[in-house]
Amino acid sequence: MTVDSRLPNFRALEPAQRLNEIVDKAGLSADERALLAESGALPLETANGMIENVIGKFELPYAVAGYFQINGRDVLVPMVVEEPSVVAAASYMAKLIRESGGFQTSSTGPLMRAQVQIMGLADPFGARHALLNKRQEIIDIANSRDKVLIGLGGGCRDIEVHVFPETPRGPMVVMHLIVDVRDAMGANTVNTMAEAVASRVEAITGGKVRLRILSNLADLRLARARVQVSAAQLDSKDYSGHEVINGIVDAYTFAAVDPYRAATHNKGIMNGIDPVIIATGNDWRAVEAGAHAYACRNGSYTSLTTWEISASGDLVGTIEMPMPVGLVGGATKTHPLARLSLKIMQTTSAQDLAEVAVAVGLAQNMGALRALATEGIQRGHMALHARNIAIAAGAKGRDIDRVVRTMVAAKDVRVDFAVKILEEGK
Ligand SMILES: CC(C)(COP(=O)([O-])OP(=O)([O-])OC[C@H]1O[C@@H](n2cnc3c(N)ncnc32)[C@H](O)[C@@H]1OP(=O)([O-])[O-])[C@@H](O)C(=O)NCCC(=O)NCCSC(=O)C[C@@](C)(O)CC(=O)[O-]
Ligand SMILES: NC(=O)C1=CN([C@@H]2O[C@H](COP(=O)(O)OP(=O)(O)OC[C@H]3O[C@@H](n4cnc5c(N)ncnc54)[C@H](OP(=O)(O)O)[C@@H]3O)[C@@H](O)[C@H]2O)C=CC1
Repeated sequence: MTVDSRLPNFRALEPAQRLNEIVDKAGLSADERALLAESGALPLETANGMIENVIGKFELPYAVAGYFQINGRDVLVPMVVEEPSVVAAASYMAKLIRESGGFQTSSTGPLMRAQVQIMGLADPFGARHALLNKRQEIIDIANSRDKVLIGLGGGCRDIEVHVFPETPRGPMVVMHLIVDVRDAMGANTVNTMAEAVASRVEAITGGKVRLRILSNLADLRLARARVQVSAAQLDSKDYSGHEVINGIVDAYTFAAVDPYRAATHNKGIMNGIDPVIIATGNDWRAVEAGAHAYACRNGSYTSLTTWEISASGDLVGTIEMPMPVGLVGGATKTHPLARLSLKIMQTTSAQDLAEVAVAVGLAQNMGALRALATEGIQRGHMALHARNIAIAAGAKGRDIDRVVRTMVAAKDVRVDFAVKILEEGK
């Protein structure tokens, strides 16, 4: 089914009307509509089976970002997030980007690393060679533990052996299992394999195996997105497209050279990515850990995106980062809304989901840099945040809009001011 991801006037609708539009566009059933319409999509019994000591459920807003076109395919993007202006900015940039050809994405295969730590070795380099000599045997032991994955075309592909000759605890050898986890995030899968090979690794090396756990620096499982936007597309009444492009590239350069700025820049990227990860029931801590570790892979923490000016004067943006996400495993099949999110996105593989996630991250970064390099973040962000502030100050019903209008007009979005406006209106 082909989807039209454009959502003109969507913001002016009531939530139920927006839902009807998504139901029509994504071809959802009446039952699926009901899951999104009512609270209680996650039954308490299911929640109780997911984590420990459950006493209830915690809800977050579920939104859909529009206008995304990825490799020529329109994609409606579910986003679960508490922060205002994130969904608006992603949609806005996707709208501009689609006029310039949309997002081009690609990804590596779904390869994860598991680490096996070996201590108590006098000859770490000799141990490395001993392990590499037994490479196929180790791979076979790992693969004997997951017939389902092997049947799906995945499995342990290779080993690497890293030597740390001097540590405060003596020499340390770390063997990596490189595992194709197909459509799973793969943590449990690779952990099982790492534990399975441990005793053989001890026998081969004569050392003592300690940790057997995946690495969240999933640098063999990368997703990438690229956009090219013309200056004409970025023209506005206050700023020329040329100025906007130069402002974005200066903003990127700041993040590229200064870790203090890079942390905020990358937070802006994760503003787009985390909501997609959460909406699909994936492990956002794993994605966050991988993102920030990858951002300092060359020794200094830096930007996950690049922004340049092409020979023809267009803005060219790219992102490349680890994206360990799955369509099976973890909570992806347990949480009913996670499955529904995949249906709305029409995502059929973990790689496809990974590519959508980084495309949203790139759009989000562009939205923040565009605002920061021109009018500043406060106008767009605070205007949308004003609703939160009005509600926090105690406004209800029609008072919310009145308080928001007054705060935005006064360019003063603060709880104490909101309280004052409320009291004056009584
Ligand atoms: C907020 C905007 C988009 C307003 O921008 P605007 O120029 O007022 O937008 P517009 O009214 O011209 O609308 C353009 C499009 O934006 C979308 N849009 C616009 N408003 C809405 C809305 N209410 N609800 C839903 N969608 C909205 C919508 O797609 C719309 O097109 P339409 O569909 O209407 O034809 C802009 O100011 C912006 O992009 N700002 C950046 C916001 C941002 O980055 N927020 C993240 C939070 S701040 C942060 O945490 C990260 C940061 C900034 O520190 C990262 C960093 O430092 O790098
Ligand atoms: N550091 C970290 O990030 C850690 C994260 N975690 C958690 O691990 C969970 C994710 O682990 P994960 O291994 O993905 O989950 P699961 O173990 O739940 O699921 C993976 C398993 O699903 C089966 N499977 C069925 N269909 C497929 C398919 N198409 N592709 C791949 N596998 C398939 C496979 O075999 P089979 O049926 O035989 O199981 C596979 O081993 C998350 O909840 C995460 O939070 C856990 C530990 C550490």
